[in-house]
Amino acid sequence: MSTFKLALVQLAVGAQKAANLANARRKVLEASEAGANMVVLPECFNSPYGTKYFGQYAEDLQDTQTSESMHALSQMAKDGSVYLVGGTVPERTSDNKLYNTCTVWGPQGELLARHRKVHLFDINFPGCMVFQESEVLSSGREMTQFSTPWGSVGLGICYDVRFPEMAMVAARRGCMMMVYPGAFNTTTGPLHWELLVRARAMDNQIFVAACSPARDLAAEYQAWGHSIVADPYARVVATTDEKEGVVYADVDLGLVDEVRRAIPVYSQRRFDVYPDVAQKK
Ligand SMILES: NC(=O)CCC(=O)C(=O)O
Repeated sequence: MSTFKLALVQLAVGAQKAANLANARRKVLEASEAGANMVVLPECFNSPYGTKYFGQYAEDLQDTQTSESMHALSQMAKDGSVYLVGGTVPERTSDNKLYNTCTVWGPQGELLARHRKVHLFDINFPGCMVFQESEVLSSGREMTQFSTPWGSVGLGICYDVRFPEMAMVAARRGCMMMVYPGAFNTTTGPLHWELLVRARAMDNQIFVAACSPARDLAAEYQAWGHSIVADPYARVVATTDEKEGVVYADVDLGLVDEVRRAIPVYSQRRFDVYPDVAQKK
């Protein structure tokens, strides 16, 4: 069994956490009703995106019962009977560090994986886009993948997509797809969002999915939207504009083998000429 229906929920996110969680639940259940087996939420799906919000909305994610967002995600996955890549939420740890963290849930509501954003979004386009996640966030130190009945899936968060090594190592550890909850902006989105998703798909001959929040014209940070799925040929198989909605794609992970047979770069690597970065732990 290699085929499943993927849904990317391009969520309209506002300032009220409870309203964001309720909206996410509605959309996850809508996707489940439409036949989705795996559903993805965007980066910062329960809060506005911005350094001043991370501390304000942060939760201790160690306990599913006491964390409002973890509890809600577990219930959505269970009630929809889907694999749920639960976007990201700001996490506060017992040593008072903040992380931008994605949790993944199985169809019985069980926690499958937790990924802390590894590469922090610090950019400087004077006059257009200046953002310093590292002012308040700590960076994750681990690669993350999880198993599904269809194959292994690797996780990254937004800016992580800019680092080819991460997707390459995940692919070489057996991941057939990378999923990135993200929130690019209206400066870098048109430049690089689709290009990066297709590049990671092409480099590694895997599926790549990136899920954004919808654009909120009243927000300080304007998300690019355009949630997208690329296949192992690097073709865009599903995408949208900037508005709220659900993007569906029928994913056949069998295509990974087909592409690797057609264009056999996997067996043509020259580790006698350059080192195999995937061997580094
Ligand atoms: N939330 C993010 O990591 C944004 C990344 C981004 O916009 C980029 O250009 O990279």
